Formats: sequence, C-alpha cells, structure tokens
Amino acid sequence: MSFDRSIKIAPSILSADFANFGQEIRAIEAEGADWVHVDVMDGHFVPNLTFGPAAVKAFRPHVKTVMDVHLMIAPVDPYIDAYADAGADVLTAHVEAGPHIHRTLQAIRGAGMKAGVALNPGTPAEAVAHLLDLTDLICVMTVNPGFGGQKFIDMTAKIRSLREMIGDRPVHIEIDGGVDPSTAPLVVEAGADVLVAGSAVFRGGSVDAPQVYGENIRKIREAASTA
Ligand SMILES: O=C(CO)[C@H](O)[C@H](O)COP(=O)(O)O
Ligand SMILES: [Fe+2]
Repeated sequence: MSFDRSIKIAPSILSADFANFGQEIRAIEAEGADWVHVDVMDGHFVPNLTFGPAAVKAFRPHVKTVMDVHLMIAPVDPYIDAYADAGADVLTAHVEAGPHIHRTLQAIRGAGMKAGVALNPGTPAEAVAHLLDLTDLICVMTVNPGFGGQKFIDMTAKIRSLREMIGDRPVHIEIDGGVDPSTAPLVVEAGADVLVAGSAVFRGGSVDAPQVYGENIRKIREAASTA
C-alpha cells in the first residue's frame, strides 16, 4: 500500500447488511470504493458492539483494495496480533483507549500493518503531536463514536491544525462520521484525504441495486472535488 494524497472514499460496512458482508464488500468495491472501512466496537469503549477478529478475517478475501480497520475497543494491545492475522492493512486505535498509545502504534507497525490513531471530537490535535513519526493515518472523528448515521460535528479547525503539524510526512488524514456530499468539501478543503462514509453510501441501495452505492460514492467524490 503506497502513500498518496488523492481523495479516497472508504465506505463503512457498519451500514451494510450484516447477514451479507461478502457480497456487500464486493458491491461497494465494484461501484468505486477506494478503501473498505471496518468498525470494530466492543460495548465498553463505545456503547455498541459489532464484530471481532474472526469476522474481520472472513471479510479479508472479499476486500481487493485496502482493509481499514477502526478499533473502538479498550484495551487494544492484546488484540493487535489477531488483527494482523485477520489481514488488516491499516489498524487504527483511539488515543483515548489507554495510557500507552505510543507503545500501541509501535506494536501495530511491528506486526506489519499501517498504524492509525483516532481522535474523538473532544480530544485536541495536540494529543498526537509526539506520535507523528509513528503513525500512517490520523482519524478525526466527526461524530462521537459508536453508531452510524449521526450528525456531522464540525472539526475543520482541528483538521487544519493537524495538516500543519504533519507537514510533509506521509500521514493520511481520515474523517469519520457524518460525511456526505454537503460535508465532504469542508473536510477536504481543511486537509483531509480519506473520507469514511457509511449511511451516505449505503442509503437507498442493496446488493440487488448496487448502482445506488455507485451513485452515492460518485456524489461524495464529485462534491469533494469542488473543495
Ligand atoms: O466509526 C464510526 C462510528 O463510530 C463509523 O465509521 C461512522 O459513523 C460512519 O458512519 P456514518 O457515515 O453513517 O456517520
Ligand atoms: Fe469508523
């Protein structure tokens, strides 16, 4: 997985049909997804529960692009090897998930994955100031994590600060939560390059009507290109 700053749309399968992940992943990729975003929730760090490493491993053969795994779990460290074995390309941990995010990022890279760090809306950009050389992606949450379909929280000032802090390092800025054609240009203009979108991609479509996913992805991409 090589670094580039072009806009990438990463549909979140949190909004897919949970009885049909394989087909859903193949459909969004066929319809133009650049990455596939996988939300892991533990019912403890966030008030919702999704799936664990065995399910993520089962998704792997269906993902031909980049499997971007967003861990909303605490603790993280005991599970890093399991997600490496599951085939995650990017593994993102929350800075709020424990006292040793520096060690966690080292361990993620040590296990052969790209290391991501996520920031809740209430966490300032400065929380990652000493982590920039250990991270490949900073995920700026634009909702409080736990659920799809929530209203976008404006974090453009934080995105601008991060873009300045990152300088010319090869670090992606990913935006997660409430991204749709109306919010995408704001975050891209502020410096984001990876746009996660769950409800805005899956809304109105299905594996029997996958062209709707394609139209939804295209609308986000077109809106982002106006930034
Ligand atoms: O991490 C997440 C929630 O915690 C999801 O990735 C995010 O909410 C995407 O869903 P939507 O685009 O519907 O907001
Ligand atoms: Fe996510």
